[in-house]
Amino acid sequence: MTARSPKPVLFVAACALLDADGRILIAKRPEGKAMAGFWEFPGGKIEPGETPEQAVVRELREELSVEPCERCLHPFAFVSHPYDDFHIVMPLFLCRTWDGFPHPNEGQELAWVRKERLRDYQMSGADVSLAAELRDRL
Ligand SMILES: Nc1nc2c([nH]c(=O)n2[C@H]2C[C@H](O)[C@@H](COP(=O)(O)OP(=O)(O)OP(=O)(O)O)O2)c(=O)[nH]1
Ligand SMILES: [Mg+2]
Repeated sequence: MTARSPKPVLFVAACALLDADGRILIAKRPEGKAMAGFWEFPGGKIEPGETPEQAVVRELREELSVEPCERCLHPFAFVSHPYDDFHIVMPLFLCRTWDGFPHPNEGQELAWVRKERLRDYQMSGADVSLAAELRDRL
């Protein structure tokens, strides 16, 4: 029998919005939040009773005033990554269609980035492999 992980497991859902030129929207985590200064895919923690898709729709609305339709969210990859104090499990969805214009509602810096340039932006440990997957498979 294997020992249980002493760290909490955090379920997060994130989304890569893709524009017509194939650029990806990333956001810089603002001061005061965990992992401030790191670039990420917009999203957040999955609340009890929510599907990952519902969490993405809610988070994009809260963080960016963007409305993706749930069926426009395409599962792309997931990570299961150990941080020092928790373990994150995070699916990444792709979305090419949404209503609204992304607005940084939490003071976060936003950037539309070509997949080849993602490595120029410092991302958190869990996101590095997702950025590589986007580079290789998009
Ligand atoms: N949204 C998002 N979170 C990520 C990514 N990579 C990564 O390690 N994380 C971590 C950072 C946080 O510890 C956690 C998600 O938290 P969050 O701060 O976005 O959650 P939230 O939007 O629900 O924010 P809050 O209400 O708790 O402040 O997952 C990513 O690409 N996107
Ligand atoms: Mg968030």
